[in-house]
Amino acid sequence: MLRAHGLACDRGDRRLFSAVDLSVSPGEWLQVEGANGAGKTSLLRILAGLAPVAEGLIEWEGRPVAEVRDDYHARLLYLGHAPAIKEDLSALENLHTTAAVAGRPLDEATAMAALRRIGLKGREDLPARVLSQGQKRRVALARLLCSQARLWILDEPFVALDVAAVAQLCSILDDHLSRGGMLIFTSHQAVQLAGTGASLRLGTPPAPREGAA
Ligand SMILES: Nc1ncnc2c1ncn2[C@@H]1O[C@H](COP(=O)(O)OP(=O)(O)OP(=O)(O)O)[C@@H](O)[C@H]1O
Repeated sequence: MLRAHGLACDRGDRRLFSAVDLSVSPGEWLQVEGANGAGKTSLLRILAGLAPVAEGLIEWEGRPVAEVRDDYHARLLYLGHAPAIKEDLSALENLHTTAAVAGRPLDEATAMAALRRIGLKGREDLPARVLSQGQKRRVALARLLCSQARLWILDEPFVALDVAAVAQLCSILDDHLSRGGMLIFTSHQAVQLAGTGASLRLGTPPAPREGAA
């Protein structure tokens, strides 16, 4: 379980948000919402350990993240809003490179199956620079299918995806949740996911929301 209390974030000379509380348990999702500039990316980067927090405490499995940093990072997958893929490498090579950097071996069959499920069948060996924006997003999202991480933190995962890819991604997220995974994501669009969900709106007090069936 991930739990955060009293989070505050400063950017430049501004306090972006304060007193943010959240929690996500196995099988649950949290959608972070808010206007452009409200601090959604900043919050996700803080939760992923990529940006400093001004105030507050983040706990993983009941212990401060600072005390269990290695375990937390081993169980976390963060995807930023940019695809973060290498243009000169193929989709397949990108998956292998990301896995190697993370120190998690990836077999060929798993990588190929991930690219096919995400709709890149026949595009596996093309250099990423010739892929469309949506296809590049799919390469990044294929990492989800190669991951054993329990907590997924995804910044705008639906951006640039067509209708079919949105449905594929929802199915991947539902599978993750049904296996007891946890999900925190940002999106400007309404998303229907399985399991129990909540929304956290930055700029206004958090509003509980029933999970979609
Ligand atoms: N290093 C920085 N220095 C100064 N201001 C920053 C810095 N990083 C981010 N900001 C500002 O913090 C605010 C929040 O940015 P953030 O990317 O978290 O917003 P967001 O809610 O994700 O926005 P969007 O919906 O547009 O993606 C913005 O006004 C941004 O310009």
